[in-house]
Amino acid sequence: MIKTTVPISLWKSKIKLFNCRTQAIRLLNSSSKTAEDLNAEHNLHEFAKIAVKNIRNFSIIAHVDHGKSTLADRILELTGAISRNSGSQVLDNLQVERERGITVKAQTVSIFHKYRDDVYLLNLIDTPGHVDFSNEVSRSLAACDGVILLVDACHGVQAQTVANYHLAKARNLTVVPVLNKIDIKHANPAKVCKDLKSLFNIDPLDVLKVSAKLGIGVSEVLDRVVESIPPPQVDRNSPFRALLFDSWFDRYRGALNLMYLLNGKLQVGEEIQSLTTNKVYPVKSISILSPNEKEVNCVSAGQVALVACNMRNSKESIIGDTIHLKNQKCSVISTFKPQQPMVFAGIFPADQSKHVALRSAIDKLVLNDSAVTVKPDSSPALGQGWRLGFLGLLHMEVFCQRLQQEHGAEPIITAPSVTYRLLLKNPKMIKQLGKDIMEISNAALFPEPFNIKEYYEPLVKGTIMTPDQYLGQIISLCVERRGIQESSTNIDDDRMLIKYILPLSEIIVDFNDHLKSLSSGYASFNYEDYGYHLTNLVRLDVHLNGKLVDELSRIVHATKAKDVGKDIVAKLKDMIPRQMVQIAIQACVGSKVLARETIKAYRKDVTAKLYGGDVTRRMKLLRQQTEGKKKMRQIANIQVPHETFINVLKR
Ligand SMILES: Nc1nc2c(ncn2[C@@H]2O[C@H](COP(=O)(O)OP(=O)(O)OP(=O)(O)O)[C@@H](O)[C@H]2O)c(=O)[nH]1
Repeated sequence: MIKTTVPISLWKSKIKLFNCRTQAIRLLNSSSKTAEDLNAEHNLHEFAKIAVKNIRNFSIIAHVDHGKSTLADRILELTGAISRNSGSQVLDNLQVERERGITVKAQTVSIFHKYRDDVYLLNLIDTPGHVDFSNEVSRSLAACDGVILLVDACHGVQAQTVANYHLAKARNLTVVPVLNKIDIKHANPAKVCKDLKSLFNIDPLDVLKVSAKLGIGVSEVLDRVVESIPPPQVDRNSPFRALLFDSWFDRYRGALNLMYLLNGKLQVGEEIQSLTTNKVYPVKSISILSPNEKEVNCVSAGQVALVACNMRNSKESIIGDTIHLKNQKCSVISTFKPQQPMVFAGIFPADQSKHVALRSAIDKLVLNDSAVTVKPDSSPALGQGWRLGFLGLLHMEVFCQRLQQEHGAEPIITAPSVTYRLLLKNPKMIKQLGKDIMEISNAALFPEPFNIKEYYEPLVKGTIMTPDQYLGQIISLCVERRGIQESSTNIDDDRMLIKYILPLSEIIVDFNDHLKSLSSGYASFNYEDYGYHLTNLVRLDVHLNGKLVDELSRIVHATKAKDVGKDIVAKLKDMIPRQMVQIAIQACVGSKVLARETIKAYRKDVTAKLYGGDVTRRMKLLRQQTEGKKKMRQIANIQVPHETFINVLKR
């Protein structure tokens, strides 16, 4: 059975426990066993005794689609953790991952590999490639001593290859460089090796060449992992201390926590304590993932284990927390820095009666996706809901898709926005707020301009890698998005690496799509936070027959107000039905009108199709028309259907 966020039933786990114990009866005899035997028959009672020198903890990191999950599959097959016909992408087990063909969650698997008559425990973490999930990569690297840096031999080094390489180097991890897809005709390993040398100073002789699809060269990769990645630097003689680096929700067992043990050992029945919350929990079960859960009684420093201990939610199971034995205080494990959310969106139940169910669904999913932040929010049009922070638009889309697929929730999601900062000058407001900086992402709360001294918006440093021939169009795109070029470097004869400082609000929605389409998919983009910088913002309002509609306001850069205004009024013209009165739709900044559309008046004669005839039928149709009007919102003398707000707010 594959590790899954979908709860397993109790009877299944009992059968699994029985199977594990049966396997455990047989002792490991490494010299005569095949890889399959090693994984199937490894004595789980002896698991904690595996020597530290025989453990390797590593991740596979790469740009999107360079073949991480395919290589992980081949490694699992080669080591016998799965059979050869298990199907593809065993570790991409979420429905959203299979549908989109991308990894969104890092997955850990413990496997055994025989190398020179010795057996090694390899803890492998398959990570996502997309920039929106880089939190998963940095979280995973905290439990590793090395990485396989995988590069597609056709497309070469891409933006996320560079970003991930630097993440690994920043943690002092050993890098095993591997070129993938060498089976493809136009693969150019020599050129990619040259790029690796010029960008990262990697010796071409150290680069392994594989085809993950065909399984060529995979065993050499495992041998290299054992040879060059050091065993974990841990201490088994001191009291238990572990890093909690992943968790997910199981309906029967609550939060399941993936822990990397740095000190001592942990046994079922012991009591553990969170260094952050100080709460104490009994250890109910310990498993390893290979990739199915296999229960063990004890684990030791250097190993990765899944611990069930009656934690209930993300407030208890905190990613990055240090866990220790009850009442045995220890120091914090210096860990990864959680990433700050970049994109915010309102999430509201389609029907307020579903509020509690949606809250519980969000809680469970946040447990599995710690990068998402949640704050209560309310909107006059959509009622009570939450403002969620994501690392990017794809992250937001995947989260919403998972809410629907894994928890059956179908919320309304508002258009994504970023958080701006306003330096206030009104002493009354400053006193009320307790500080002179106001953070704002909801336009309805935007203060009048005379209260504001300065505006700040979040910027990012974007790295773009592109073949020379698309450079002109890419520069135009960046300029149109208010970008400022920082540098441009030749990587080789026909590829460039350019760096741009760009406003986050300009890239969150469709920048990557535009970049891909104008470069026929060859350019790649990665970005990192560049802090807040001075800007010029306005609140763009929408008026219907002169009356301000709060829910439709938004914060935009002063130079973009006119274009955005035109877009909103055109959308509203299509959405609001014609009525008895003429409707003027205006997009304004203060009292200045930037765009206007008019919907002409008419009375819809709902009785037109009745030629004379029965008066009661005529009355019935008119009554139905009146009922329909009640469902609309009255603004000035205009009836606006409720869905209009949702559709304009929605992406
Ligand atoms: N020809 C060929 N195709 C490969 C090879 N390895 C992977 N692929 C294909 O490349 C595509 C992407 O592979 P994945 O393993 O999903 O890539 P990934 O890096 O895990 O993708 P993300 O997790 O979304 O970043 C799939 O269609 C694979 O079949 C290879 O060695 N040769």
